[in-house]
Amino acid sequence: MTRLSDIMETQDRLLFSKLFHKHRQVEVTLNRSVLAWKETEKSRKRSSGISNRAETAHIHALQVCEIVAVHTKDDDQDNKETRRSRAEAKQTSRLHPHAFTVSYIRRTRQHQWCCSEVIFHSANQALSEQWIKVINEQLALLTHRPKSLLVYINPYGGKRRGKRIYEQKVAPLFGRACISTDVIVTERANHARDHLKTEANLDKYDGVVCVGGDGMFSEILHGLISRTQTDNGVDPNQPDAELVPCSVHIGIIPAGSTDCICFATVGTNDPVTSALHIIVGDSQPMDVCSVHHNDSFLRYSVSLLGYGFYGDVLKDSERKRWMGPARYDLSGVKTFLSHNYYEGSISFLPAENNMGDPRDKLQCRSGCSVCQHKPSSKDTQWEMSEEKEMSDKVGGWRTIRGKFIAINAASMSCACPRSPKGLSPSAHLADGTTDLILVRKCSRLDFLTHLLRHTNKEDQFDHSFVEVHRVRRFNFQPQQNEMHSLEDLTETPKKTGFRPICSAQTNYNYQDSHSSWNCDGEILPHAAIRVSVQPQLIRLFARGIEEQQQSLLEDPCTLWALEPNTHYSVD
Ligand SMILES: Nc1ncnc2c1ncn2[C@@H]1O[C@H](COP(=O)(O)OP(=O)(O)OP(=O)(O)O)[C@@H](O)[C@H]1O
Ligand SMILES: CCCCCCCCCCCCC/C=C/[C@@H](O)[C@H](CO)NC(=O)CCCCC
Ligand SMILES: [Ca+2]
Repeated sequence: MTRLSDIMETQDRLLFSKLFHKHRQVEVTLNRSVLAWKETEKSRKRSSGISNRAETAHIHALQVCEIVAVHTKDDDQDNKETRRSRAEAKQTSRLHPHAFTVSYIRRTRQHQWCCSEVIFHSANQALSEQWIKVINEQLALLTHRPKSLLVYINPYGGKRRGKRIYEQKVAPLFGRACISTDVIVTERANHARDHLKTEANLDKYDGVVCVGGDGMFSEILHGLISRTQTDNGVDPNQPDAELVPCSVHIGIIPAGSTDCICFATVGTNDPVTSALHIIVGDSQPMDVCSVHHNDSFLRYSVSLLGYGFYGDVLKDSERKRWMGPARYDLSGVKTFLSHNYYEGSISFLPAENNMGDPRDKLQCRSGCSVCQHKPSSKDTQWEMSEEKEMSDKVGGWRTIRGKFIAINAASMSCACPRSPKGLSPSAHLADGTTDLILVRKCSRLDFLTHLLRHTNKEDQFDHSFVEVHRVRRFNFQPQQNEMHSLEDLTETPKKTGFRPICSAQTNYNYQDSHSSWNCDGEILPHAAIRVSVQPQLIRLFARGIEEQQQSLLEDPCTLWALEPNTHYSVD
């Protein structure tokens, strides 16, 4: 642990100078990890003389890894300052005309970041230039920061604001951080996926940025994974193939309808926050589920695989795309009122006991210890041997048959503005498991209570008709039509809602007895699927949701008041 008061004095300083900040003289120190400053004794005495009040010395400190950029001060900033305190600013600029600006990350509220600036003035041009040079040298040592990005913008996602969001909020920040970009505004669905699969020269880039929603992210995910497997000679059609992790990071600028992947990995859906996570080169590994039907690959999923309720909501909402994000509310109500249930059989391989439990209330947060746990060779051998047996009786596989309103596999919490704690609040981003939630047939009122608990503090799993398992793999088989007896057929319409009951009873067909899988917002063409979690297959420019730090919210820069003989610490 570093003592902050030492930072001003220790020998590991790279630079120390007396400069001017906000018309006061300050001592500024830079070491490898912190840029800190405090008002000089002389200046403090002068200002307390003017205000007739004793002032406390404050140390302001910025972590070097949270500095976005350093530049010579430009005229625009001069104007901002002039508006605030015209006379003082003029005087400072006249006496100390050589100024530089440090842009840095400031935490505002609820995981939101913004880019703030602190300006230092000097009378000495060479000194000001030296500060810029030395800070830039330190930033250059942060080699995980991206220098070149390939950006895909979906102009039609969410409220169709993707292009404007990128141009107005994100591009200026990338420019300030000297990141070069190639921007592609997509012209059709799957444009980004196909470009990544075959054309893009990925050697040129440190990352790919997706401006859009979960559907657009899914395109980028498929393009990158598919390209990586092709380049490494892996056949994705084999359900047991071990996929090769992608080396290129993905950044998400939220501009869709749900944006649950951004929300669950950053804690907020804010384009500026996401841009700053990209700039500092954050890295968050993420699990990916591969979904197969028999021996053919269907799709990848990182958030929700939902059969029954969420499949039906999505299917209905696709016809209402023109409505934008509101389509989910309308289809949600309609599907809820239909109150359908579906029969089927689900078998799954539970995760080992040391992988936590979906109800343990241990939420996945930045630096999560559960996600850092690598399966030991013993765990792996266990899993392999169980896998080969594939039996209901022997080994770890379990099978549950029944009538379900919803079957959901949440590989991450799936938190989003509609449900801030998500479908499975304790699911982990990168633990190699998915939380399988089975909601059995129940009354409308019970199901409504369950749904409402996604939006409040109550436990949505605390119902007799809900069970949840943390699993590494699962298979689903819908009830086969031909297996129904005549008696079953009169029961199987599964429509207890507003569709005419007689038509459901007399025209029993595949559509009525089967739902569809919602795979991260895309409909799968088959109901019978095999799902396998591929641990940490991709990396995002994110760090997981940070625990809130109250002290960081109080001042633009991290700030400590120095009491005599007291040491203050940075963790
Ligand atoms: N130029 C384009 N024209 C039409 N469709 C596109 C284009 N570019 C991408 N798409 C498709 O648009 C679909 C929806 O996009 P996106 O995910 O950005 O927004 P959304 O559906 O509103 O948000 P969310 O997925 O978060 O609910 C994606 O499946 C993507 O394949
Ligand atoms: C009557 C009050 C009921 C309130 C219930 C709120 C429950 C909300 C849970 C939300 C879970 C979202 C899971 C995310 C899924 C995404 O991969 C997918 C693509 O964006 N979105 C949807 O399928 C869109 C799914 C939208 C569902 C409404
Ligand atoms: Ca997971």
